[in-house]
Amino acid sequence: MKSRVNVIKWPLRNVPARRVSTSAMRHQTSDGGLEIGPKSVKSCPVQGFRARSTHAAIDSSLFDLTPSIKSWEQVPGPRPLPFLGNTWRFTPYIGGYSVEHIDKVCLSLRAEYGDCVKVTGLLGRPDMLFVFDAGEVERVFRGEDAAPHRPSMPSLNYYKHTLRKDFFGAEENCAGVIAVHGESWSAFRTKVSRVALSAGAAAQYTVPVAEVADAFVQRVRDIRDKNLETPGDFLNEVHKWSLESLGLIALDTRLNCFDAPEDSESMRLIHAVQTFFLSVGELELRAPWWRLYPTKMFRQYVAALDTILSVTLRHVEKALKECEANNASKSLLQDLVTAAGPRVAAVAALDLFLVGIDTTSNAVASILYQLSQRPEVQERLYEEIHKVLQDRPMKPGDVNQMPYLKACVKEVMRMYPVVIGNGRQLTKDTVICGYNIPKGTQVIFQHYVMGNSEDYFHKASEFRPERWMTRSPSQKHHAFASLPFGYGKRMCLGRRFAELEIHTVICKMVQAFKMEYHHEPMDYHIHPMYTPNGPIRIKLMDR
Ligand code: HEM
Repeated sequence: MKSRVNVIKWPLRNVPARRVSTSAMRHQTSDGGLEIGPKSVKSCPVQGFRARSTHAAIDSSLFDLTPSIKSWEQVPGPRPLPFLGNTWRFTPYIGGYSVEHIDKVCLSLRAEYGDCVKVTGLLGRPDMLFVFDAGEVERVFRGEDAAPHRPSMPSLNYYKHTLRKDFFGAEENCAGVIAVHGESWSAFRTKVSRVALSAGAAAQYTVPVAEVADAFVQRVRDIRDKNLETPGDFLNEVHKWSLESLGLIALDTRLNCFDAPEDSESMRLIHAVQTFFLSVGELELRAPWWRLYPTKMFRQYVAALDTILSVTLRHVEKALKECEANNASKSLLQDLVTAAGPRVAAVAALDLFLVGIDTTSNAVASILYQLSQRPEVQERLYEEIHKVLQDRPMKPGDVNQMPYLKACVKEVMRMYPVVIGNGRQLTKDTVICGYNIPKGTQVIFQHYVMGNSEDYFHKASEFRPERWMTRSPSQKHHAFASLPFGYGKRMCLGRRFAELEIHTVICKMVQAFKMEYHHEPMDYHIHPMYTPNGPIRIKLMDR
């Protein structure tokens, strides 16, 4: 099995025009369904409509509610200019919108236009629809078809399907899940989900993940400055922790990120992952010049992906040999090799690497930053952790005895979700918020805005972990207003691993230190995760 790393072609690509289609829409009630009888709920061929009827033969033309379905043209939103569309709004100084502050753009879009806002005329991108209504999010998610399409990473799409198609396309349905859609995504996801989402897949890593968290605690203890504060590049240290943890899970190996020799394979991988993250944000969020010619950044990006892929392949070969020698698998990677074959295992490991590192590290950095400003929350956490662990090492199931720890993590993810919205590219015309939204539109379910809205969370601007622990139905919030890991068939494949890593490292940090923050409050920005903007300088006092 060899990766082909040197054949790079640079076709000039045209930006495809989005097809705008409409279809006749007929019946709807205020909640998006048609109720013409008691009890049984039948799905209607047009997504977003339900016929509640025991009389299937009722002539629906009797209920012609056409006026209640508004057209795409009627969806409110900022007006595009001739030729410039809405792209000009992202021009620095004059435009008013900024990619780094899409969070604020979304807040103001909702304030100005309501729960459903379209932004059209974006150079190189399909039209977008922002949805801020949790009921609609639920309805659309629940009605998703078998292979939902998530608009993601066009540059990775190009890497997998054009530059390295010899590798990713060599076997049917073996391109992975990231930047892959339709039947190919569905077949691959089914093979990997069976293993990655099985009960116990994450739990088997409790002990080694805790060892990595211990190493991280020791590392931050060692690199504190004379004021006991974390250094300016603390986030980079958190990235290393995340990479070390994921190396364990996805590659079945300790990479020794905290002290790998400069000429080691681990260090090559660390540099490649860093290059990937530095470039992916720029390539995805800025004007896509790489589509026209191979910019320096794009070439570095491709080289980084090639390195990650070749290292991944080496580890898969090792796992394959171990499986053959022992006749049994003892890790996620070996399970994947056994269940789905070495190529699927390699591509899956690559995908986990591409999306599983900076999501988790930015979430942890954000949680630590938030906790460092709340000593009373830390004390309650410390007591809960101490009650469960009594100074013994962690074992599977411990975190289930720590509801406050879980609630704190959920609360930070509600207020500051690292991925601020869940995207879908509609695979068919769909009614959303009473408008007919055409196939091909990119819909963003904006859970950052909903999570911070009084409409969905009482005292939304306050940090209240207890809200996640209540059993009282009257205090429960809408389940679709905060979905930091997405939802449904395409929801985060690594959620269980991410939660294990996050809970473990936060647990260890709270056990080890009292944390304080003595600098100016930081704003959050998109980089490309939603993360505090500035050096995270936390004072860590040994307990
Ligand atoms: C705090 C950490 C994380 C957050 C907030 C997060 C969030 C997300 C979100 C929002 C999605 C899209 C879901 C959707 O479209 O419905 C996603 C997809 C995905 N995530 Fe995560 N993620 C995290 C960590 C991880 C980790 C650690 C891994 C790997 C071990 C991982 C692997 C994946 C994969 C493979 C997908 C694509 C699934 C597919 O398209 O079928 N994620 N994640």
